[in-house]
Amino acid sequence: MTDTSYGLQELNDETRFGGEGELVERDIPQIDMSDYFNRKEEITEALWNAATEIGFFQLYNHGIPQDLIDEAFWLSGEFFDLPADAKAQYPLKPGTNAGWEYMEQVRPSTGTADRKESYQITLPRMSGLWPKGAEVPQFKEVLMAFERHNWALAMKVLSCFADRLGFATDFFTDGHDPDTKAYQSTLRLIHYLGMEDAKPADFKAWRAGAHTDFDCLTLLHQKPGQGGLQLCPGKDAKGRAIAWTDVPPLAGVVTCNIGDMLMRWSDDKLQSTLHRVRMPKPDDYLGPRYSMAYFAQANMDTLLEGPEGKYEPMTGHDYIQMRLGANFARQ
Ligand SMILES: O=C(O)CCC(=O)C(=O)O
Ligand SMILES: [Fe+2]
Repeated sequence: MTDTSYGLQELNDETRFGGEGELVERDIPQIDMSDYFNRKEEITEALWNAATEIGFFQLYNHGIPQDLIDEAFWLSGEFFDLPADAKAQYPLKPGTNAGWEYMEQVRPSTGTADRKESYQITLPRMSGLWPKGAEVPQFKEVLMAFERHNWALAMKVLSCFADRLGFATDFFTDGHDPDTKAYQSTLRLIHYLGMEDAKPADFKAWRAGAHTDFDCLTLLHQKPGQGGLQLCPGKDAKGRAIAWTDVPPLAGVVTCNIGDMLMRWSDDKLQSTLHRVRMPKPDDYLGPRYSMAYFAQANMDTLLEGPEGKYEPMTGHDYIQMRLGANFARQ
């Protein structure tokens, strides 16, 4: 997968980051979101520093009820436990970010499929894709509520960036309006395959190969004890020595990172950061790994135009289609 016809620097970079690299410890800022409206200036300062430097941060007191997170994880497990032919009733339609796929995402960095399956929810595109109530009771209701909580938290974070970029406070909220058919933010449930019976060669693969996200902002829910996520900030990634840092799957935090869409939209002020999910080592927990990621991606008809006009304006639709084309095998 070294097709460079997409013409984007970020894609060309991805093809170079398949190796193991070095490990280094770095501080991943932890940011308190409590009392948001009164503390917004202080929160904005902390978010801005994190997003312009390492591009990753962990939010606590974030307002998404822990019970809802637990329930969403439980339903995700129930769904992935269904037999393959049941899940195959809800196939990912290429280019839509909606439905189920099994080992179809090929990363330009590795050229091989991630060892995972995923089920993606992009609300306007879910016709025929929700599992039947008898298969996973309450799935649709709970995950729709969870999706909306993630949207609300993402909009709080993006509003802080809007303030600093000189946009109106609701600028990004308007650009991610969830009540229109043009909404294309995605909740992705992910199941990385257990490695208990894997062959030695399988351990050489990646659970998720090195990549940057396409979106504006990713909110990632991890399970304590199910680590493996590693990041590599851009300023290191441009050089030869690539040093990676473990992102701990702490209880009670939502791990966030900036994606390429917001990097472009902010005239490169906010940093989209390379990350990956490594395989467990032989002494690590070898069981399956579950995570849930909400990708805030500007609506299809939103024009991405930076405050200083560094890049040609482009719609959210054109941007996402360009990036999806490079990542899914069946495209
Ligand atoms: O599962 C994780 O911890 C990270 C997933 C991820 O980076 C992605 O799906 O873009
Ligand atoms: Fe990612």
